[in-house]
Amino acid sequence: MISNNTRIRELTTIVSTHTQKIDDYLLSHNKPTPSFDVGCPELDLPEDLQASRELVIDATTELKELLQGPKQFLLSNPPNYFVSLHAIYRYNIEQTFPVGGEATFDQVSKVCGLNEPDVRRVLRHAMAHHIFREPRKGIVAHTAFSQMLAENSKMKAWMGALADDIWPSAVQTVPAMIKWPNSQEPNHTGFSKAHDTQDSMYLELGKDPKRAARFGQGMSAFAADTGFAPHYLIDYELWSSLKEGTVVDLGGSHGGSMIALATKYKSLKFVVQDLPSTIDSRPSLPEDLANRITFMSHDFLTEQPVKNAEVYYFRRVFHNWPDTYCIRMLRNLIPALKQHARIVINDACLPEPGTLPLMAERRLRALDLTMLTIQNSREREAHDWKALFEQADPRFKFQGIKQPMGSELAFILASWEPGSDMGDGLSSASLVNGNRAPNKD
Ligand SMILES: C[S@@+](CC[C@H](N)C(=O)[O-])C[C@H]1O[C@@H](n2cnc3c(N)ncnc32)[C@H](O)[C@@H]1O
Repeated sequence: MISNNTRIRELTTIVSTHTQKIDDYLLSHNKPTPSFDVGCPELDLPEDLQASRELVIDATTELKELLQGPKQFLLSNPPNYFVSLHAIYRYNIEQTFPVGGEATFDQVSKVCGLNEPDVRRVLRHAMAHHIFREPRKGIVAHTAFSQMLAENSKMKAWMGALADDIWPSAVQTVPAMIKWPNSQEPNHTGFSKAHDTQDSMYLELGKDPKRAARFGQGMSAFAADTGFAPHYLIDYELWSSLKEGTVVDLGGSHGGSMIALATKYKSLKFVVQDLPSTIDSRPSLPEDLANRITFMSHDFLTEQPVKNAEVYYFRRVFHNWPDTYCIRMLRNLIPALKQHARIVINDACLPEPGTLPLMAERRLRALDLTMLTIQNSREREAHDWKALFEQADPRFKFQGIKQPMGSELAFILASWEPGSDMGDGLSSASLVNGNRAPNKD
């Protein structure tokens, strides 16, 4: 007999149970229910309901794909999803009429300079994904999604970096694999092929200050996102154990992480290092922070100039680089390191395959491929992180990995212990893993 408890029923139960929890919370707290309407805020849920939200998103995705079946699923992945977003970005279509207002396709065309038929087809494609809407035939209005592009400059910058810098590179990833088989060079990539350069992505971006600034601004859009929220960094216990001293943030972009730390840890000093083009395009700081945060152009593939800091911190940097370069970055620290100096790598730590909820697994696997596309680099598992320190120098003592609940990034810690053996952080220290998201059911 066929069981009544089929997977699709299980999934609908998950959807119904957890949607109800979210709905009850919103109703009882007088918060708006999610909608595509202009003005609808981002869903702001407490942590347990964030877990419910992930469960619903995972279950609805799996349900949809089960009901599609293999043929429809494989045929339903359009290769041109990004064309409409790219056109909206390039022609600033979201700025052609005010949020809350309306315009005809022709009016949009006249303001943005793209011909009317193309405006119409681009926007109708976007509308099918809730970006803009057509309240009456021929009339365009904003939705909450297009409003985000119109009003959030960081999101707009990220769309630009994705559309101009990363998307064409993704298309060239496999041709790059074929051209440079097994290469560990960051300039043998889909990016370098797509953009016809001999340089790696960050060097190439650095040649154009506006492009570098856009990438930096786009990166900072992630800072506010839940899995990258600054509180994970601020709450990392290492900081409160430091009474004074300096924290150096390598590849720190415009200093978002150090600004977050400096606001809470007032006895510490901070140095943000990055390539000149990024440092030069940083926004200015309020005086109280400017006294304690210094910006410095420094290439982390060369020797570290700031000596005797307490902590050398790398956030979302190592995943950009192949192993040989990561080892070089660690070795470049050595002349600056005092005894017990800490090295903190704040990056994803890949869990065992198939152990994460669906969307979290997809996000990480997509990020891993993006790293391949842009820098020939990769996301790493716990043993890969330990091996990097071992290969760099036996005087790095690996202290373990901490994965805060809900965070996309883990804290990978080592200290500098000249004269001591390699640590065994993987077995003895806390590898608190698997906490980033709820289980599948
Ligand atoms: C993925 S972003 C991460 C930025 C920042 N740490 C964060 O978490 O938002 C990588 C950063 O590394 C910087 N970078 C790339 N190559 C570098 C180099 N050779 N020396 C210093 N910084 C570099 C880039 O400019 C960029 O700001």
